[in-house]
Amino acid sequence: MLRWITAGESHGPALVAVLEGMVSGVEVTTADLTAQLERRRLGFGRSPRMGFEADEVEILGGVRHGLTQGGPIAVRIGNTEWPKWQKVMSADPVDPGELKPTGRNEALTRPRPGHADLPGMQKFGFDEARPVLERASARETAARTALGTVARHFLKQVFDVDVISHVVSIGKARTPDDAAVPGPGDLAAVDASPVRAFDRRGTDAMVAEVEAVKEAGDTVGGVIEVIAYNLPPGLGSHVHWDRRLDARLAGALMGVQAMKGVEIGDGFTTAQRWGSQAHDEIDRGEGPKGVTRRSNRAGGLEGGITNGEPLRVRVAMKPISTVPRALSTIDVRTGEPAVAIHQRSDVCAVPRAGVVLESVVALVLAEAALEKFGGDSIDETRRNVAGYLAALEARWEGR
Ligand SMILES: Cc1cc2nc3c(=O)[nH]c(=O)nc-3n(C[C@H](O)[C@H](O)[C@H](O)COP(=O)(O)O)c2cc1C
Ligand SMILES: C=C(O[C@@H]1CC(C(=O)O)=C[C@@H](OP(=O)(O)O)[C@H]1O)C(=O)O
Repeated sequence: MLRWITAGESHGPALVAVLEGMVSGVEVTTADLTAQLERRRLGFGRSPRMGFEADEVEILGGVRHGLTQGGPIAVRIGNTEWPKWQKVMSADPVDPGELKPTGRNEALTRPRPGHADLPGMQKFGFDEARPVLERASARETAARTALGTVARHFLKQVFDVDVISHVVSIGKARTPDDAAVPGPGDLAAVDASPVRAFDRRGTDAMVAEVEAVKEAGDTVGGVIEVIAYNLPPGLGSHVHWDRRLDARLAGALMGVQAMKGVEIGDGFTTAQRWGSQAHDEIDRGEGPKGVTRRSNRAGGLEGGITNGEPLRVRVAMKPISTVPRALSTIDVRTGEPAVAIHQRSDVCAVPRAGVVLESVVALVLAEAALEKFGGDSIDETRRNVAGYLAALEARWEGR
């Protein structure tokens, strides 16, 4: 069983994250984690905070001399903004005289429509949104990105799996239908686009959209596609709803802040097609799989099980709810109409959210791979994979 958990607030001293159940012998370093966290900061439309805050990564346990040890892997990501927030976010009581009600200390009583502010205050019994937004904030995704890096390395080192993502659309600006899809080695090319779109025409349209939105004092969402290449057939299971890989991916992806829809393969488009145009016809082929497919509309999953085709998942992200042209709300102190809190925020976080989604997909796939193949060391997992693939191939002998 692979488990992951994160803790920490957006403006606290640090985020911490633990990954439990990873095999020994996976090569991973602090620099690898830092590289992924830097990718998460990419992207046109990000908040000013992305510019002045650095992610200070420290591996606290579970890795020695660049190799996982089989024990829980603990990571700390320091918030370099902490000194400015130390009093406001102190874990211990602070003299009220030191907390003048201005700026950072101001009581956030005008909840933002679309953020977690109001339901969080109601549920946890707070009079203001600070304690809610601190944990709801997508700052937390830095922690999942760090853990996802370990999962990504495991998948690469066992199966040569590449997990990549690209932005399909921002607002109504989208990648043209005839655009090429990035292949396993195209992540650097995607990252080079300011909006992480693989197609030049899509990039230009999306950059223009973000500029227009910013000019209007508004925010915008979009659609991101995550693709995993080189997965073996057989991850996940049809036998029970909570073993289905499609269900587990959808749950984990919807667990990322601001994600409002998940589509496996051609998803909603498939719902408009007739059956003869919806499925991926099978031919006899070479290798352990023994088959090829004429298309991949299913996105590499049938019956909640990987079928050996590239895994393809699309995720819809809503617009950022901290809208500069602040939205109408009420002040919960008085019940009177008010404009919602706004200090600073991302205009569009779609490009960098792709890096988070890749990490979440990597974690779910690593979990499913460990379930199927087990092992306590990476070598043991590899032996188990080799045995399974050999058995799969042997079934085709003489046919
Ligand atoms: C990478 C990323 C960056 C985000 N940046 C912001 C932001 O700057 N301002 C904001 O209000 N929401 C931002 N969000 C979205 C909020 O965290 C999210 O809307 C909020 O936690 C409520 O959760 P829900 O949208 O899933 O209902 C961001 C989300 C992601 C994934
Ligand atoms: C800090 C990060 O994202 C933050 C996510 C976020 C939100 O409400 O989700 C709001 C913004 O923070 P602040 O309100 O301090 O400007 C983003 O910058 C990060 O991704 O590292």
